[in-house]
Amino acid sequence: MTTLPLAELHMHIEGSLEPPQIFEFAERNGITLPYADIDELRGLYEFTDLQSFLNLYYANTSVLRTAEDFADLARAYFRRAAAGGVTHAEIFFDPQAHTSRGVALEAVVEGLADAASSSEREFGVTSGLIASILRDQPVLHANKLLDDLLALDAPIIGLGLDSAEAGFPPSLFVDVFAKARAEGLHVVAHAGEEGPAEYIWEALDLLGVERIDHGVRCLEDDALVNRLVEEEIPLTVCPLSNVRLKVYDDLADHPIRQMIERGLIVTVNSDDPAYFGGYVDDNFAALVDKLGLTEREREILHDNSIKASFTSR
Ligand SMILES: Nc1ncnc2[nH]cnc12
Ligand SMILES: [Zn+2]
Repeated sequence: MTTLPLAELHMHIEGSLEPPQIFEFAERNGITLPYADIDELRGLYEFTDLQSFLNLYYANTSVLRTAEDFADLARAYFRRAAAGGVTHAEIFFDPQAHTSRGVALEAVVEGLADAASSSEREFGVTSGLIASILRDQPVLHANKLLDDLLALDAPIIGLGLDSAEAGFPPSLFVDVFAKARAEGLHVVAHAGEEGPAEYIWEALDLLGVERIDHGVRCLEDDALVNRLVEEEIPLTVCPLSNVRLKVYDDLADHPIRQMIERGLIVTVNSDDPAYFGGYVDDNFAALVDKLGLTEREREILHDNSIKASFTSR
């Protein structure tokens, strides 16, 4: 087993909210959940597609109210990630999922920034925060979110784009991404998860992204694969997520080996570990088990993760 440094570059902190924590946070915030117990909640973790997952993911964020909640959530993730071999994590958060419920942006940022600022000392994990725009919400909200984050001087390293993909192309968000780049932020976008390869082209050409989150559907377009290889654009792939959201029927069908062989800079990530069957180490273990991932391939994936991280650029 390798002990090489490992960066996790595609993880939504709200997706690390485990069922027991949902009950714990609900209790301390005086919230009555629509589930009798943890088992009933766990019974809902069967998804047919991205939207069916997002419905539960957003519903469960209702238990996150205070800066302390966000700090505790992020600390629990850093602790678990470190135990799984992660040495650096660039984590997404979805501000609009909270501000739309009346939670102050300041509370979200303060809590996450607090945990991130001590993650290295506490857990040996360096970290950065990436605020993600919900692409299925109005474009004006995205512009306001970036302005609010800048006004707060939020300690973020980048801007991302997530939520329901099909029907919400990157081209909608040209202006907000241009502003983020002008402000010196790194920029990334989910593209080619459920949406077509065309959205990956748009994310590159119109948003100027430095990494593509997921991107597995690039394999439908040879010219796009060549471009990603030539320009060394990393793809943050999430194998267990892809199976749980039915992008592939089975992990044995996942094209990650083919992606490595074609020269793509692929990394392995957990996406929403509390929902999809585990953390980044669980993703590696499943790849070994189901695809026979070799030690050499594992080394390549670890190396790629460090190369693709923003701290090494
Ligand atoms: N896999 C995913 N795709 C798009 N948006 C998300 N938000 C949380 N997880 C996501
Ligand atoms: Zn994601």
